[in-house]
Amino acid sequence: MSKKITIGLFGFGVVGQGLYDIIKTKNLNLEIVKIAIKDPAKKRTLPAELFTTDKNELLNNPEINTIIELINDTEAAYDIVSTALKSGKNVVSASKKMLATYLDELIAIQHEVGSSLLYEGSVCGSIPIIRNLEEYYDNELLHSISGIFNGSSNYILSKGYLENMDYDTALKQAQDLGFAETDPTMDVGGFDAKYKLVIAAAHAYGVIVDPEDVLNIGIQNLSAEDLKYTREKNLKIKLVPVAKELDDKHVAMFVMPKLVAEQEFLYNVEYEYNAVIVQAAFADQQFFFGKGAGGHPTGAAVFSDIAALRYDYHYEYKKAKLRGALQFTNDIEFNVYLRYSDDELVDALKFEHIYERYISDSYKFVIGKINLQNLIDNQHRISANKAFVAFADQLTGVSLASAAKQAANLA
Ligand SMILES: NC(=O)C1=CN([C@@H]2O[C@H](COP(=O)(O)OP(=O)(O)OC[C@H]3O[C@@H](n4cnc5c(N)ncnc54)[C@H](OP(=O)(O)O)[C@@H]3O)[C@@H](O)[C@H]2O)C=CC1
Ligand SMILES: N[C@@H](CC=O)C(=O)O
Repeated sequence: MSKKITIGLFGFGVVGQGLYDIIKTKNLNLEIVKIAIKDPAKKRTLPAELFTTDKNELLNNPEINTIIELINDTEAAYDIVSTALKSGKNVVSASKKMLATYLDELIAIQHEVGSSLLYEGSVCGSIPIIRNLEEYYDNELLHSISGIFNGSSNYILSKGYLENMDYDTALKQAQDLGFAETDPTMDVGGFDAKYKLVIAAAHAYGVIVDPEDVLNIGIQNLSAEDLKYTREKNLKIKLVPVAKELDDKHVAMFVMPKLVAEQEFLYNVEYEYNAVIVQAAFADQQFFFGKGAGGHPTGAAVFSDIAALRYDYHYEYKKAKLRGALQFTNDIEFNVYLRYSDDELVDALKFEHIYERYISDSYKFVIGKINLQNLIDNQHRISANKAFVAFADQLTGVSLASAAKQAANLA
C-alpha cells in the first residue's frame, strides 16, 4: 500500500479551492492537516480551525509530510517551498514565476536533501507536459516546443476575434473567472508564458535559463489595424512561446504574438485552452491540448502530482545531466510583422531584409527578417511607440544569425 500523504496546504484561492473540490471526491490515503492563508478575516467554506496565518504551523509540524504551495506571492512562495524541501518534506507547487526564477536553487536543494518538488500545474494547467518531457521524451531529440501557454491572453484574443468584445471587458471576464494573475500584466505582457517556457525548457533541453534573459512581447499593443490586417489574410493572432534547438550547441527561446494560419494547430485553440506542440526528431509533430487556467483544471494537475508522491516520484532532470553543453542564445534571426508610427524605430531595429512594406496616413507596417537581439535592445522604444510586433514565420524559419552560424561551424 502507498504511504499516507499528510498535507499542509498554502493558499485557498482559485487553485487551492479547486484542489480541495477534487480531493473530497477521492478516497486516497491522504489528509489535509492545515491550510495557511493570508487574510484571517476572509470568509471560508471550511471550519475555521483548519486555517492559520502562521506558516510555521505547517512547516514545523512533524505530522505533515507534504506541502502544497498555491499562493500568489513569489518571494513568500520561495521561502515556503525551499524551507519545506530543506526539512525533508515533499512539495507540490503551481507558482510558475517562483519556479522559473529559482529553479537552479530548488534543484540543488532536492539533490542535497533527497526531497521531491513537483509542479505539473505550473505549466499549461491541466496539460501533462512536464512529466511527458521528463519521461516520455527522455531519449528523443526535441527540435522545438511551442504553443499557447497563457489562458487569460488567449481568452482575451478569442473574445476579441470571435465575439468582437473589447479588450478591457474580456480582461475583466478573465479575472472574474479566476484565470488571470493578481497582476494581469503578467498574462497580457507575456511574462507568465515566459516563466512556463523556462520551466518546460529545463525538462525538454536541460537548460536552466534566467527568465530575465528571455524576450517576452505581449498583446497589449494590438490595434484594430492589426486585427483588420490579419482578418483580411485569414490569420489569427496568438501569444506563442517558442523554445528551439538550433544546432547541437544552441537553444533559443522567446515569447511573442504570432500570426497563425488556418492550417496550423494553434488556429483553433480558443479561450482559456492551452496547447503544446512538440516537434521531435522521430515522433515528428505532436499536439497537446487542454484547459490552461482555472481552479479545477489546475487543481487536477496538482492532484496528479500529489498522487505521484505516494510512490516517491521525483524529477530527475535527466536532460541537464545528458545535454550539459547546450547553450542559450538570443543571436537568432526570423521574420516579424511590425506595425509602427515612428520611422526611426524601423531604422533602429536594423532589419536584415524587408519583404513587405505598407504606408498610409493611419497605418504603417513592415514584414522582414530581424535579429532577436535587436528586438531586445529596442524593447523600451517598441513600448513607448505602442508598436505591435508579431512572429510572422514558421519555426523552421528560426535560425542562428549568420555570424553565430559561422562561429559555430569553425568551432
Ligand atoms: N488561477 C489559475 O488558473 C492558475 C494559477 N496558478 C498559480 O497558482 C498560484 C495560486 O493562484 P490562484 O489560486 O489563482 O491565486 P488566488 O489569488 O486565487 O489565491 C491566492 C491564495 O494565496 C493565499 N496567500 C497569499 N500569500 C500568502 C502567504 N504568504 N501565506 C499563505 N497564504 C497566502 C491567499 O490568501 P487569502 O485567501 O487570505 O487572500 C489566497 O488564498 C499562483 O502562483 C498562480 O500563478 C497556476 C496555474 C493556474
Ligand atoms: N494566469 C494564468 C493562469 C494559469 O497558469 C493563465 O491565464 O494562463
